[in-house]
Amino acid sequence: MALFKLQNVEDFYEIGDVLGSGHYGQVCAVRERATGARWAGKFLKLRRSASSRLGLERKSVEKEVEILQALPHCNIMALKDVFESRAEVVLIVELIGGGELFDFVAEKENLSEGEAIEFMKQILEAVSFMHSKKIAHFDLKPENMMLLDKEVSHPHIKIIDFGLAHCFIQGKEYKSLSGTPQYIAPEVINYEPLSVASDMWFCVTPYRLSGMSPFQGDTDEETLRNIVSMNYEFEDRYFSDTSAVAKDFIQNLLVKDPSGRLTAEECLVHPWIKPLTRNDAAS
Ligand SMILES: COc1cc(-c2ccc3ncc(-c4cccc([C@@H](O)NCCN(C)C)c4)n3n2)ccc1O
Repeated sequence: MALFKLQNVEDFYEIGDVLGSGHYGQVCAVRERATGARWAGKFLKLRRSASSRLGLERKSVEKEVEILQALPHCNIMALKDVFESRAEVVLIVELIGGGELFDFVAEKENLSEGEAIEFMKQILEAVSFMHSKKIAHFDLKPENMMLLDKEVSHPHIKIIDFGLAHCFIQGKEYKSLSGTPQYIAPEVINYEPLSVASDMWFCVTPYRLSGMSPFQGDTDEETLRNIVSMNYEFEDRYFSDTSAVAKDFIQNLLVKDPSGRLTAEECLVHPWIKPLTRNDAAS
């Protein structure tokens, strides 16, 4: 059983504004009393009893902490400290000030292929590292890609929210129905044994960076039906000026059989991401 610090988190960190909240709990800005350094604190309510449905089981928080500790990478949010009390666990993580990639892309008129490639390279580096550790994120989406600083010319991506992540053990099957409808892979919907390949379903760019799903239906049910039946279309208004090499990249990821998809490592050497010559590079 993982041991977290039993001291009061407020003896070490001054709790600031709430930055956001969701299924994952509440995230606040915090200031380290000893150094004045600014961090983010993710506050998770623990389940009070086995019969309660409120709060998280401690073992699921332990799993998230162990996974974050196994993933020191410049494009993955860093974990600094963990405190626990009877009712709560607090993860102290690096503060990410540039907001969500989803909002950054939405605010731009349109993302050039060159900009999409720069973001995808960072995402693929992080995903390739995760997968090399047999860890899958299982909730990759633009909302879980944050930017350290969105004002710079080449924003640095940090992947967050490892609440659904899983570390595979050789020979041990893992199934889950969790995820976000627009982004989950067919094998998740069909409750089939999963693998790190389910993460590669997300990397259908430049579409995904726009937050648009080629499977988008009028309801979640319709979206899920579209995914399992591989019924998708790339609307011209998003896809008409996308290069042939980008479409090839996408076609090699939108494969129903997980074993047929490119791996993150193979994506990093695909001509769209790593052009053979300067002339081949996207604009
Ligand atoms: C440790 O796990 C998480 C950390 C964070 C996190 C880490 C550092 C950090 N710095 C700033 C923020 C931040 C700022 C504004 C809003 C949010 C959050 O509510 N929305 C982020 C994405 N969302 C869809 C999960 C988070 N964060 N959020 C978010 C979700 C997590 O599950």
